[in-house]
Amino acid sequence: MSVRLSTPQDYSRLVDKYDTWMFDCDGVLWHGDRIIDGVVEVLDLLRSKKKKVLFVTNNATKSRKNYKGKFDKLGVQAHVDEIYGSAYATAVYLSSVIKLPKTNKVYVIGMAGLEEELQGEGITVLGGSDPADCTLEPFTLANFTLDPAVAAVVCGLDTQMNYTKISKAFQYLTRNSDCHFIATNEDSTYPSAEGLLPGAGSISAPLRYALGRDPICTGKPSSTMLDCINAKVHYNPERTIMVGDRLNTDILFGQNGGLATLLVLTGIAVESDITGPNASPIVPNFITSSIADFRAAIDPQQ
Ligand SMILES: O=C(O)[C@H](O)[C@H](O)COP(=O)(O)O
Ligand SMILES: [Mg+2]
Repeated sequence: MSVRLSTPQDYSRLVDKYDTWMFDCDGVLWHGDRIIDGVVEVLDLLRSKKKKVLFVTNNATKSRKNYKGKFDKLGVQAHVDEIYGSAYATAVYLSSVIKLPKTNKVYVIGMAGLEEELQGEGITVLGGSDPADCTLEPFTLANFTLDPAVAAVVCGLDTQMNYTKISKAFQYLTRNSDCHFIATNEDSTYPSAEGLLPGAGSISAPLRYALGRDPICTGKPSSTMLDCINAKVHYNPERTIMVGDRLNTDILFGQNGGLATLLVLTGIAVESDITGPNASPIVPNFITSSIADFRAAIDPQQ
């Protein structure tokens, strides 16, 4: 049963109870490039109380460095080592988990931030933002030469998705049975500043359907993201809380990691997901409307 936070004591007690706060980004901190009201004050409150703050996003369109730029632009204090994205988790998975030989290459459906993280791990990338692949020209196999060095296809949110990319990815995954199929994340939708848009999960869906095969997912709720954090940050899971807006990624990720979970209703999840006949079986420990509600825990005397 979830606890719905409501009184100033509820919020101040939660702040006191947890030392490490992991924040999802899209739908929790911001919608697109529009920050959610109250986020800066609440993050400042947590930092003033010496809390460890981490940012854990499934959005693979940006690298950690790109995100640092976004935080700076939005006036949110963040250090690049506090930022963990599914692009980074995917790069670490390829280099350190499956130990892809550096002579191999990866075909990418995704954007420059994902390419940057892969290249940061010494991985050679094809596709992605390459203008030759970002085209609406008809695709024919007669004009396609398969690169035998490609040993993985990675699929993330890609606003320049097209038939050429899906066809090349399909060729790599069908003509080489050992080719890894990896999705950075499977979020079905993305909460932009103006409303919902298809998310990364909707970008990989056509490929799954054509292949009749599901990818390995490296983003939340997969443990790969937490493995990346564990490799760099010391924290006590019993005094750590994951704050998210999506039940089947953020809250499930927290539960899988033995963390407390707080659902906010500023992004994807809506009331009917948590109450009523069609409520999700994924039940967060705590629920509140917005991160801004924690302003109630700011001591006016301070
Ligand atoms: O890929 C997507 O659909 C979006 O990036 C999605 O919003 C995930 O971002 P997060 O909520 O994990 O920051
Ligand atoms: Mg989110």
